[in-house]
Amino acid sequence: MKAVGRFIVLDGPSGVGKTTVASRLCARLRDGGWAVHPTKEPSRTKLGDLARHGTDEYRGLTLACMVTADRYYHLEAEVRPAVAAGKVVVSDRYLATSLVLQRLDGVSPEFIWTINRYADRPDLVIILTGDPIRSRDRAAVRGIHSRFHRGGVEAGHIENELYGQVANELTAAAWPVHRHDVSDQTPDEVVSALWPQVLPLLP
Ligand SMILES: Nc1ncnc2c1ncn2[C@@H]1O[C@H](COP(=O)(O)OP(=O)(O)O)[C@@H](O)[C@H]1O
Ligand SMILES: Cc1cn([C@H]2C[C@H](O)[C@@H](COP(=O)(O)OP(=O)(O)O)O2)c(=O)[nH]c1=O
Repeated sequence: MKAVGRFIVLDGPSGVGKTTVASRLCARLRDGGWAVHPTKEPSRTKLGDLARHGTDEYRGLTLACMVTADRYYHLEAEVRPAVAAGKVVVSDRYLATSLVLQRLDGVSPEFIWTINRYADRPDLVIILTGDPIRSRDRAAVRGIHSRFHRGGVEAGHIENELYGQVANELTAAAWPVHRHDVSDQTPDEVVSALWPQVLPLLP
């Protein structure tokens, strides 16, 4: 029988807890016996690093095209082969990030959708939202390297709101979206709250 895995993405504002929750979710999947492939966007490649660390130099349309080129490479080189090998791929950031950050950078949603037209639709898109003050504080403690995340709490509010809007936009485009407000939950509590969405999808 051909092995087919799953593609799950976690998205949301900086500091909301994506990386932490993704890592705990992967641990829970591994404990349950599933083969897991944790990954992230921008990808861990030269192109991905250029985008991640280049947000001061590259802006607007240029950055939109760079992160999308990285997304296609990530899909081709990493996500699709892992899914084909029966793994559960968990990506920290994906298209929702572009729909939020590139829009904040002045790029139209139409253009972002158009260039992402061939990006695979995941089996589940988890959008985490939370208190912007808390997220900003956590991101600051961890360390910020992106132009988008240097704005204060007001910018955090806008980013959080936009993720909510983008969750609706993706749902309208028939993407399977689950939005979760992390509130004051611990990372393990967040994973437990998400588990009922994840479990029925698993191979
Ligand atoms: N639910 C949580 N409660 C308390 N601290 C958290 C929680 N989630 C994440 N953190 C902490 O906040 C910081 C940012 O979390 P991280 O997972 O890197 O966020 P993101 O990937 O969304 O930017 C990290 O230091 C992490 O340990
Ligand atoms: C995936 C993605 C990243 N980026 C850029 C800007 C982000 O700040 C940066 C990656 O985010 P990063 O700062 O690594 O995220 P976090 O704060 O959650 O750890 O890459 C985009 O502009 N668009 C995208 O679609």
